[in-house]
Amino acid sequence: MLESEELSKGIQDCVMKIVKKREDKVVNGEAGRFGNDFLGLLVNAYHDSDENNRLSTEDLVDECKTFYFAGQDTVNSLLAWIVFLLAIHGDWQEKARREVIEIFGNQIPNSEEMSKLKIMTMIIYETLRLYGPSNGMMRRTESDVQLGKLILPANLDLLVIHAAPHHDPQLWGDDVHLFKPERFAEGIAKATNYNAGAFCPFGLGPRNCVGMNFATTETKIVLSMILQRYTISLSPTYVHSPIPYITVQPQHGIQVILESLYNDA
Ligand code: HEM
Repeated sequence: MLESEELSKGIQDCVMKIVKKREDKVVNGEAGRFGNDFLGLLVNAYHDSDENNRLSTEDLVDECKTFYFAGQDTVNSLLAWIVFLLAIHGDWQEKARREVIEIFGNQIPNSEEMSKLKIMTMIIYETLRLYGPSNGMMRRTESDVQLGKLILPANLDLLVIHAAPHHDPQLWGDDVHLFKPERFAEGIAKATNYNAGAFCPFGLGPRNCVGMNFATTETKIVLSMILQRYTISLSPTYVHSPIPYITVQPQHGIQVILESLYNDA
């Protein structure tokens, strides 16, 4: 067996073990249904009584792989770059912490008040612009199309790199490479001068990211909880080297120093 086949089988076994745990709960009478979270819905479809609607094992595993990858690596990467940027921009770290404490105090963030996090939203957008986790969008031309001066033939595979619009000084100004969350103070539309293509970290069109709201909410919760507890500064061992490795990753990791805001912790 090829190594790639072995790896693929390993991943399939790992996913099916998790699925089996869900199934066992129903078989053993510990739960009445497979659950109404995303995995539960997939397992339900896997057991659909109508054969035509039933999800195959391959599709079940593929869906789990997609959501694990799409949901895990992207948010990890975004959080890592935000922590890095706040570590070197202490003023924004302080502003974000003040906002979090004002809204949530020391309580666990709740969804009702999440929309009040204006400063944090600006920081998230600016990090997505500078170090958005996704490298680009894949597209295929269905027919011949003209793109600016280029004529693209039909059936051409394209990778539209996000860094092109996100780092374009014509769209963002000469300070395009600087971390300036204030660009987004009045929202995305104003920041981009109503040009939807200028900022598209979650893609564009009918197949854009389905996890966008989930990802931003998750990021806000985690970041709020870090800021409620620690100050962040950059370790002298850090070496800056972002590389596109499926997501945009820090090649040597991001080493930061966390100091508790409370003496007793
Ligand atoms: C910061 C976090 C994330 C970023 C930057 C991101 C970015 C993207 C991008 C650029 C696309 C392609 C869109 C297009 O081609 O127009 C995409 C698709 C997708 N994302 Fe995300 N994503 C993130 C988080 C998530 C999360 C948390 C989930 C799931 C829980 C998720 C699930 C998906 C799925 C399933 C697709 C494919 C949608 C389709 O083809 O219809 N993503 N994402």
